[in-house]
Amino acid sequence: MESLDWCLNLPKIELHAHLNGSVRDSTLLELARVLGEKGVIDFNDVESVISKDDRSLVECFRLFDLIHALTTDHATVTRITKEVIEDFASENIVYVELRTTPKKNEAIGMTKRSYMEAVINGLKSIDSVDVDYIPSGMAQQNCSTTLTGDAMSNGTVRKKIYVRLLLSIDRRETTEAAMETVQLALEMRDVGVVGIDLSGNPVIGEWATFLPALKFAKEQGLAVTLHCGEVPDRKEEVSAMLDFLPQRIGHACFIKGEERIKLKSSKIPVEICLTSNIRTERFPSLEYHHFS
Ligand SMILES: CNc1ncnc2c1ncn2[C@@H]1O[C@H](COP(=O)(O)O)[C@@H](O)[C@H]1O
Repeated sequence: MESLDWCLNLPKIELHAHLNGSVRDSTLLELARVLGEKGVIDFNDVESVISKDDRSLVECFRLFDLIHALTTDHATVTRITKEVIEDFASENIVYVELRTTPKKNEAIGMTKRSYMEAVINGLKSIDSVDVDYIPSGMAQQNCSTTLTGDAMSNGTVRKKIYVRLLLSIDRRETTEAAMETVQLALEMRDVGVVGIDLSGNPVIGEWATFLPALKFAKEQGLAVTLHCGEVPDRKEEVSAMLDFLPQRIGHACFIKGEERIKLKSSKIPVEICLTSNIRTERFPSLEYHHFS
């Protein structure tokens, strides 16, 4: 318990957080209950899926589809962004790179841009903690709060969290859709978008589909991080991803032999989450984890 307190109190940075992977269970259940009452879903089925702790990677992506059905409207995207950042701040995260996949839904007038605007509105709506999401050198007037004024009004220094955004490309997307996300990221650099992530079900999609958009992102100075080697037997794709020299890669659970040597010599930093890898059954236990 003591060490848990120590960990909670320690100022931390979080470099691998998916917005819809960080939603409070209580919020998901509340949203599911509302849709259940409307007869859109069967609440009991959804409740058991949401409340389950460990799940395989395949189940995990099914859960994401369910979460998206619950969260993908503008008001809810704003709400979950606010809650997720508040939760990180409460655990003493001082810098977070929050990644999310911009989504389109014509039926509710949602474009990738309006989805991201809903995210920004979530950042702006936080008042329990100071949020800095505008990179230095950019106009400060959009900042929701600063360390002056409110921050010091009652004589105590409030918590401050720096938030930067990564736009994710889902491996189900086409080259055109990926390019649209990169364009959007470029247009939103002044509101804290710093890079692009490639994520989604690792057994879907081809590296070649995303390469043009990722190359363009890199040429334009956006940082790129790739989910890489999350499933076994992806030698060719892993090799091509490493040759691309992204700023970082995520997970890297199954990188072996030549690719492992390539990764080491390239010095590409790896984002590792022991909890995610164990919970999604990448390894039977920590002693088998590549980090050990
Ligand atoms: C467990 N390992 C993982 N591997 C690959 N992609 C993952 C992931 N965890 C999450 N995502 C990606 O993030 C999306 C949810 O957040 P956003 O809707 O973008 O905010 C998922 O749909 C998936 O594309």
